[in-house]
Amino acid sequence: MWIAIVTVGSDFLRLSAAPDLPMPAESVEVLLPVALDRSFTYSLPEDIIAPPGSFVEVPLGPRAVAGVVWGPGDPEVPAGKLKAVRQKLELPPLGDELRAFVDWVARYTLAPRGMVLRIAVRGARNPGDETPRSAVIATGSAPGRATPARTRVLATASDGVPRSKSDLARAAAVSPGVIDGLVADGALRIVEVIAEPIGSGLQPDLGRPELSEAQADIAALLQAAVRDRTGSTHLVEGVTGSGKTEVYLEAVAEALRTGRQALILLPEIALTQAVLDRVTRRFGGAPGEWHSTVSAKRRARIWTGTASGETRIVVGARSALFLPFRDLGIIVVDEEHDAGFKQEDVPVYHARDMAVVRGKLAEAPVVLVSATPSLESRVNADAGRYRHHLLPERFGGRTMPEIELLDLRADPPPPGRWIAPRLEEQVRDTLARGEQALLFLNRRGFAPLTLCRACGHRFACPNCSAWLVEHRFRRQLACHHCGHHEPVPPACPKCSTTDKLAAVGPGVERIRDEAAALFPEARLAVLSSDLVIGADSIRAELKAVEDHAVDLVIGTQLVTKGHNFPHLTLVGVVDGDLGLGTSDPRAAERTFQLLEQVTGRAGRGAIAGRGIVQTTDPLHPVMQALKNHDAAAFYAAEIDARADAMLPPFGRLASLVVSAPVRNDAEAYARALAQSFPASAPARLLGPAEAPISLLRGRHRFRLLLRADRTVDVPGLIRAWLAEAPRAPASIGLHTDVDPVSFL
Ligand SMILES: Nc1ncnc2c1ncn2[C@@H]1O[C@H](COP(=O)(O)OP(=O)(O)OP(=O)(O)O)[C@@H](O)[C@H]1O
Ligand SMILES: [Zn+2]
Repeated sequence: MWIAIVTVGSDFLRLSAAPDLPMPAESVEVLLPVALDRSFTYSLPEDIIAPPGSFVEVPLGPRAVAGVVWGPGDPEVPAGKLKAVRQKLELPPLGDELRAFVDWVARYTLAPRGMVLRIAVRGARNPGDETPRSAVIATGSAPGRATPARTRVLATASDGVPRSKSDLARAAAVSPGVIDGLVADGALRIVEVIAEPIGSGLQPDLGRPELSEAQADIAALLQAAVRDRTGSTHLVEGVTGSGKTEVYLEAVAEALRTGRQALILLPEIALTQAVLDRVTRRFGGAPGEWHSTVSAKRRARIWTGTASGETRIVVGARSALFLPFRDLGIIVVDEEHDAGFKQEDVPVYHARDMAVVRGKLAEAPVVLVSATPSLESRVNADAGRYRHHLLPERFGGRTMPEIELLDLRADPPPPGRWIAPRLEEQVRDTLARGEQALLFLNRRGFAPLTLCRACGHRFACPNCSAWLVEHRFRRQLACHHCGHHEPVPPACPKCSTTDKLAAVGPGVERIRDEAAALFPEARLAVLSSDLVIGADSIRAELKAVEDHAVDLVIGTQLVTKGHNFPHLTLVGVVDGDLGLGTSDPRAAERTFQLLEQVTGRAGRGAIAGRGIVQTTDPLHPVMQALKNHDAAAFYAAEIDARADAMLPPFGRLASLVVSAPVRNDAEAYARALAQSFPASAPARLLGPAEAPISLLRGRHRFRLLLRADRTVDVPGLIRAWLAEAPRAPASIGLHTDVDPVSFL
């Protein structure tokens, strides 16, 4: 049993008291976390010692802002014109490696350097003194009365880690009252603790599993890569449920053993809890959790903890890549194929690709992990640029789910319904056996289109070229692009007819209604990002599914990845063709990844699983690959097609979207840009053409697409071109995306 030891948190002043080397120059270049690419030269008062990386406060116009010393000042600026650094801030400096990374990302993504710096300093503030707080630990004595909720709490608390009451309630998915009851009963005890640095005190050998031979071989290679410090890149490709997580945690353990830090990147918040729990069990303590809903205070603690080296493991979303790790030993990119790693706002970057860059700069191996790797990573592995490690079978002798293609042309659902008779029957049988089933439809809301049967009027977004999606639960029509929403009107706004508005097509809410009618006895849960809001409720819902408190799950892509639902044996895909009919060059790849992942949730427990995919095109290569479990053939065909079309990763793309409130303005500037494209450039410029979403948030959009050979420095080429291009009028927006993931 653990005893709650009172320790002192990380201390800023101690960090900044490290001996500073004086700089020869008395002026410094300072980069500010604002939307500017350029840095500024300031003079440095004699009593301030601020080597590169130091945080300083400087005047900018009438304001005082915090920035980071980037290097020696520009000697060309006359000394008399310089403003002076006001003071040095007591924050750990940004290391050379992270500063080089910021510069690299800015150059590659064409983002202002200040905008990239902004991500890197998001948690840079003093977390303040830690005051003791109360926590609960298990006493070891059994409670007077045992309930499932109480048992869960005591199982969670059995690791001896002191947790606040609310943290423990959340981790065990019970209400806070259960915790109070256990305290009153003497099974839990309240103690005073001062928080240790987050993610510290982790033990590399605590919850070590016995690895299979295939797992052990890969783990050994990854561990050697951690020790070698060569910054190599690895692709771990293993079918769903093959035990990839256990393998990469072994490599993370090696980073801990060698005194270094580890970063595990995930594409979305819904996945973090499962990984956090596994890391906690494996290493006997919680890692740092980093994403947009983490409180500012916790972020400050993690930021300073990574800088001091005390925070040993961070599990986070893409921006965790910019944390100031003191000695990064490994980066894991889990579900590396996921589009969630791409940030679509400035800086427009792909965290997987940038992780490879940071790994090189930090001399840390980068481990990309997926059951369905991106084509890019596959090709890099085939070409020997990445080391390829395969886990072709599920762990523990479990079999892959058997996939059945349900031809909707031969066996259609009744009119106005979406679940075909055969799928209905299979769900019924599954539930009758006391097993769990999942119906998957990657579409939020009730119906994707509403129209008036009297006059044909269709409800569209006033700001975007998109239909409004009915959300019956919220009684709204909503735009999924800009967030515009309006109440569902009682009558058609065009012809005033009442009772003639019709919902066209299904969303998950509609499938829920259909399922409730078909299976009235089943306990249903809908998992969709607009119904389950916030990391805590997602956690609770996923836990309910895991614990079999739900019989039938109806979900969007929120449920597809990385979850272990031991009782789930049947996955029904309502519309397998959704996503195939687009002009996106990655449509087939994405659909395959999504369907392989979601059907891969079936049969991970003791009983074998099945997947049923409703489709109108069972001979489509994606459907055949799913059915035959033949990813290799599918990838090979896709790779050939991409090579022929010179699409990524064989050729390189960049997209430039010009937007303006007035359509003609956008089009005119897009044309002017195209005309200024240098004829001698080693690239082809396509367009301008109206973007597929031609109106977005009230702005008309035209797109230019640049295609070049793999060897061309695309960011450099664009920078040179734009420097000579006509200046954009104030109303014009230009969104540049190197290596675009979205083509909308
Ligand atoms: N060596 C091992 N010893 C015991 N259990 C293991 C071992 N390896 C994997 N498992 C168990 O097998 C299941 C699947 O493993 P894991 O979640 O690591 O697979 P994965 O390949 O990461 O899955 P996915 O890609 O589908 O998310 C888990 O319940 C895990 O705990
Ligand atoms: Zn809209």
